[in-house]
Amino acid sequence: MTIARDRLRVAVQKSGRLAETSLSLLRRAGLSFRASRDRLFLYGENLPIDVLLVRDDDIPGLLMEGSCELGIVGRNVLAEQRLTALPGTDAPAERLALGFGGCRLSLAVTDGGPITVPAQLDGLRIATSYPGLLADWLAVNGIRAEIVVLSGSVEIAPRLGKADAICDLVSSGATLAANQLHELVAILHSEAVLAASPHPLGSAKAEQVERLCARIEGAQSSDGARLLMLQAPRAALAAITRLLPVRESPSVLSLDGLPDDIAVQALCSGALDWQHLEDLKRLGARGLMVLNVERMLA
Ligand SMILES: Nc1ncnc2c1ncn2[C@@H]1O[C@H](COP(=O)(O)OP(=O)(O)OP(=O)(O)O)[C@@H](O)[C@H]1O
Ligand SMILES: O=P(O)(O)OC[C@H]1O[C@H](OP(=O)(O)OP(=O)(O)O)[C@H](O)[C@@H]1O
Ligand SMILES: [Mg+2]
Repeated sequence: MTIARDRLRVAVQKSGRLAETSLSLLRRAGLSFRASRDRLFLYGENLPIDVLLVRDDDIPGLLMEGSCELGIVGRNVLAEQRLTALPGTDAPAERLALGFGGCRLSLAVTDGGPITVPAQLDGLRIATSYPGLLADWLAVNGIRAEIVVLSGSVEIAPRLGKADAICDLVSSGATLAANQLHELVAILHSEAVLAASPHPLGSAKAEQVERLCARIEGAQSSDGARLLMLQAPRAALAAITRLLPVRESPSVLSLDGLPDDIAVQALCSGALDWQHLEDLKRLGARGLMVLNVERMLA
C-alpha cells in the first residue's frame, strides 16, 4: 500500500518522558514547526515534514495504519506491539536507536520474600502492562506463570495481593525501592527509537525519510564532539595522538616551507580541558584551538 499524502508525518509523544527530548531532537535535525491551535499537530515550516502529538501507546498503530511514516517511541512499546499484533500484519520496524529514554523491562519481587531466581516464578502470578514481552520471555525460559495485566501502578500489585511478582519498567530503581521490591532479571533493554511504517513509500517520501535519518544521526554524532586543531613537529605525532580522545584517525596536513612540521585536525569526544592542552604543548604542539562541532553529516 502506498500512502497518498505528500508530506511526511512523524508521531511523537504529546506529554511524558519522551515528549520534550523527541521534539528537541527534531529541532536539532533542522526542522521548525508552527503549532495548531489544539497543539496536536505541528506543521513543518521549512521542510514537508509534520509532527503528530499523541499518546506513546498509539504510535505503533498509527504507523501500521499509515497515518504517519515515522514515530519516536520506546523500544518497549514497539516490541510489545510486535508481539501482540494479529498474525500476518506487518509491524513497524526500528530504524534508529536515539540514545535517550533509557530503561529496562524487569521482573521484580518483594524484598525478603521467598523468590530469588526466575525459575521460582513457575505457577505464580506476575503483574505487568507488557503481556506480550513477558509471555515471550516466559516461553523462551520455560516458565509457566499466570500474567495479570494492569495498565499502570504495577508496582503496587504484590502489596494488594494481586500478584506474586511484577514485570515493569525500571530506570533508577527508586519506584521499586519505594514499594519494597527488587529486580530479579531484566528481560528487555529499551531506549527511544525512530520507528518506521511497514508500508512502502513513494520515492519523494523515501528520500525525505533518508534525509531526516541522516540529519538525526548527524545531530547525535555532533553531541559532545570537539574539533582540535594544532601544529606540531612531525616527530611528535604519535605521542600527540595517544593523548587525544579521538573518534577517528586525525587529518595530518603538511605545512608550506616547514617540512618537519605538520598541522593536525582531530575530531574528539569528551572533555578537552586545559590540562589536555598543556600536555600537548609540552609535546611541542602550538597554535592549539578547540572548536565545538555544531553539525555533522556522514
Ligand atoms: N523510568 C523511566 N526512565 C526512563 N525512561 C522511561 C522510564 N519509564 C518509561 N520510560 C520510557 O519512556 C516511555 C514513555 O514513558 P511515559 O511514562 O511517559 O509513558 P506513558 O505514561 O505511557 O505516556 P502516554 O501518556 O503517552 O501514554 C516508556 O515507554 C519508556 O520507553
Ligand atoms: O526506576 P524508576 O526511575 O523509579 O522508574 C520506574 C518508573 O517509571 C515509569 O513510570 P512513570 O514514572 O513514567 O509513571 P507512569 O507509570 O505513570 O507512566 C515506570 O512505569 C516505573 O513505574
Ligand atoms: Mg502510554
